Amino acid sequence: MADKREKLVLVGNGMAGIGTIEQILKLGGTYDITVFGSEPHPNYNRIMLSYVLEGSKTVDDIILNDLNWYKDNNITLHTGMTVTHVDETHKQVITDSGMAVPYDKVIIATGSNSFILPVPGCDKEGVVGFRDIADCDAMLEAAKLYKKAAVIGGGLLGLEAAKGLVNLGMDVTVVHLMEDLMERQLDRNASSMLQAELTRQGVKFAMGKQTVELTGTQRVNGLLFSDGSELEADFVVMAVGIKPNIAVAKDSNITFNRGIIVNDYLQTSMDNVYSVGECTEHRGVCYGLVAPLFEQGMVLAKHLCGVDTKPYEGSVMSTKLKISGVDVFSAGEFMETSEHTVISAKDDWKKTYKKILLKNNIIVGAVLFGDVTESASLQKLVKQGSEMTDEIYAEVMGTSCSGGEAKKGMSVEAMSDEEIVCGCNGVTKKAIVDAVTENGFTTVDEIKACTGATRSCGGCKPVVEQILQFVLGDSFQQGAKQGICSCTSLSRDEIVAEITAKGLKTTKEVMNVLGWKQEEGCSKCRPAVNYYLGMIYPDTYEDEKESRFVNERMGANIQKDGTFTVVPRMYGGVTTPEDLMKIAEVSLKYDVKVVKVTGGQRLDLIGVKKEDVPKVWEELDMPSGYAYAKSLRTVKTCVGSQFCRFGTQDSMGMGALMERKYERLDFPAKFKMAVNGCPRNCAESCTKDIGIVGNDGGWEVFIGGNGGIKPRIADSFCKVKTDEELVEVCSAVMQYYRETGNYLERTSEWVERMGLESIQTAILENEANRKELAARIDFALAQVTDPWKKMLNDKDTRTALFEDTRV
Ligand SMILES: Cc1cc2nc3c(=O)[nH]c(=O)nc-3n(C[C@H](O)[C@H](O)[C@H](O)COP(=O)(O)OP(=O)(O)OC[C@H]3O[C@@H](n4cnc5c(N)ncnc54)[C@H](O)[C@@H]3O)c2cc1C
Ligand SMILES: NC(=O)c1ccc[n+]([C@@H]2O[C@H](COP(=O)([O-])OP(=O)(O)OC[C@H]3O[C@@H](n4cnc5c(N)ncnc54)[C@H](O)[C@@H]3O)[C@@H](O)[C@H]2O)c1
Ligand code: SF4
Ligand code: FES
Repeated sequence: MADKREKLVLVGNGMAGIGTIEQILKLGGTYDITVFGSEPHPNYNRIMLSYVLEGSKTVDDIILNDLNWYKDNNITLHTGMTVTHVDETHKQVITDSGMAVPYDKVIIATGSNSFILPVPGCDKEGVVGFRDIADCDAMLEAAKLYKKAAVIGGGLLGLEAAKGLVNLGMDVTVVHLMEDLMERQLDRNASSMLQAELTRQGVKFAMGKQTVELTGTQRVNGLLFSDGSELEADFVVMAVGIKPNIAVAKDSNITFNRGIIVNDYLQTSMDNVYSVGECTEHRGVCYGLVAPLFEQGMVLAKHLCGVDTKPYEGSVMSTKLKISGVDVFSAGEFMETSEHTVISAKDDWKKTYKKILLKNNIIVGAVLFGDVTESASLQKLVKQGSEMTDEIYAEVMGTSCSGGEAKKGMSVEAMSDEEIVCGCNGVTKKAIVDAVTENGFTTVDEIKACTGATRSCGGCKPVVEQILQFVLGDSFQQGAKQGICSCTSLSRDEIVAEITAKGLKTTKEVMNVLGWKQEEGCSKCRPAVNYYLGMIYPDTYEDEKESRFVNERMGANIQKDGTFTVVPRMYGGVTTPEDLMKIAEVSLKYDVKVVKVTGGQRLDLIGVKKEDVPKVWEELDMPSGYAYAKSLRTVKTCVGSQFCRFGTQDSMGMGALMERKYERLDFPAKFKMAVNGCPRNCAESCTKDIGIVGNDGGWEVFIGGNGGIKPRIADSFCKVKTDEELVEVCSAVMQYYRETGNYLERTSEWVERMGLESIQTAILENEANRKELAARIDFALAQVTDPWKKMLNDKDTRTALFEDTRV
């Protein structure tokens, strides 16, 4: 029987288009849907590219609808295919490959392109925009090869790109045309506070500069400015705004201006052709943020499903910069004129700034810097066009003493069901209320897992909490503890306490007895519970390999081409000519692609074929360096008193001793150490979990350092006189971290959470406790064995993991 369903073709596989399709599916729309996307990926969260660049998310993490979603919903998806035009006469959508697909309705959601400044040299190698996964990959690759980056444009995108590149180790200068950063969202006060904070975080600025040329031969090597000055740069990111992508409209004879012109029901000038998203111009406005796009999508979905809907009347824009440690928020109007009444508070000591603009006593805009706790409330007030009252003033300016009574006009009760709470993910109040009432969810994490709200910038978290409070009443505790994942509402401390109190012995038992919502747990809780059990029962717990991350299961790091790395131990960074010869011979025999000296002073044999990994270990006959494990990685040492004329302590000897003593034991996260012979600190103790620095009278111990994505300089913990005292203090710190650290929490975060002083009190001021901790780690260390020795003698595991090429 012929399919009677109407044919709906979506041009553009981005957040606005797929957001609309999701709404249509929710409303029970019965279209036969075909989607075209120029990019080779399924729909992903473009917003989160800033986090991919920063390193805190992977491309897989940001996929919103995987290929199964399209299949499950009977949607035909054509990725890597660009639509050229809509043929109204034959009612067909035509692609660049010549495909013609019939339609009854079309949605054009082609988004924007990066605006590339048309200056000489803009097409040189090393010049990119920042818009999609391909751009992000180019930036990640460039950071490995080049050092000096220039980001042109000091708007939201430019600043997020700049911070991402700084995190990747580049020397980054933001080149901005105006005197104030983010001048489209912030006033001068907030801009200058923002610039000061970003400067502190390592970003450089060239303000008031107009780029007239990008210099270099084939590859860019610098920027020339209109005032004649220059800036050296071997990589340039253009972040000077976006251009709505109107190519399809242009070639189909659909009316456009800056964007594709639509009416209040998102209809274009061509019958049955609609447009949503950044490519659209509505009442003269083209939007560049996701919240308005979801609002448009909601109206269009209802219209296409024949559901009664209010027209789309435009959106109030609000923004939040997604850079950790920089809290900036802006909503609605932000520059005062003679028409505004201004409420403001600036605190130069706390480095906070708050400004609220009123027009005829209506709240029309707000800017926050440093403390954005009121951002969600202010966003709501601006959006609703609320009148300022004494109560609202007291609440948002922090002078309220009425215990929350004041929040009248700000209550979530007043929100309509269809109002979008999470602009980044298009989640309505109703979706959150349903998740609470239908699924029994009670925490923000559960709401996040179920609806996606709070998943991106996090700005909506306070409103989600208010909704939880509104629906759950007394049973919701503000700031209530969050479970370690959405499988449980138990915190790490509660799980550890229950394991001990109830004598639970396996992950399965923990999950059964403690009432996990998902019987098998998830990839977040399984490795965590496996670690806690091993920490509590070091002598009897049978490690559950299947609960570990893949690299730990394999005992080797898998690389992007499917090969592995082999990293033998070099205790304290010291090796011998004999070991080097062995490494050379094995590397040649097994065709190792690269032998790399690592930052941890050892050799990384990169590119070993999977089936060769056990043979390489067998022939090296060296202990594994645990480069893949949540365990002690390396102890970096300087030359020290054995050879260095400044050395006061034997750093190489102490480093080797430490590495031999603590190797192979599980920690909550990877653990790095350094030992220096004198305060010149050549082995960089300040960025290690434990850094040790020799001095004339003994040693100084530093803890909580980190040189990775979130760098932190280690805190001075104590000074000791003898080697024995040093070992005892290090043992106690490590065991205390093992016993109190959250799984995957580095010591840099642990020290911040626990407080340096409380760790000092527990270890330095309580000798009995220190000695007990040291004894407990010694007991745990006595149980560890060499996993590779075991693996090589276990033929079945070896074959299953490495030698069965079908795996
Ligand atoms: C790094 C970054 C961070 C951001 N952060 C935030 C943020 O924190 N908050 C916020 O609100 N917004 C943010 N944005 C903006 C936000 O991502 C966009 O507003 C949103 O993604 C636009 O959605 P869209 O679907 O309209 O367009 P797009 O996401 O651009 O999707 C359009 C898709 O259509 C495809 N396409 C184009 N032409 C054709 C054609 N002819 N045929 C087939 N396919 C075609 C494109 O390849 C693209 O995949 C950010 C943007 C970037 C780049
Ligand atoms: N956190 C967020 O909400 C977020 C993050 C990233 C991107 N985005 C969105 O992505 C889009 C693109 O962001 P954007 O920052 O490129 O756009 P933008 O238009 O907001 O900012 C561009 C900036 O570049 C500056 N500029 C223009 N010409 C210049 C020149 N010749 N030299 C130096 N500076 C110049 C402008 O003064 C402006 O501040 C926007 O719609 C933005 O809202 C949002
Ligand atoms: S830290 Fe001191 S002892 Fe060690 S190599 Fe440097 S100068 Fe020499
Ligand atoms: S508004 Fe950004 S995550 Fe919800």
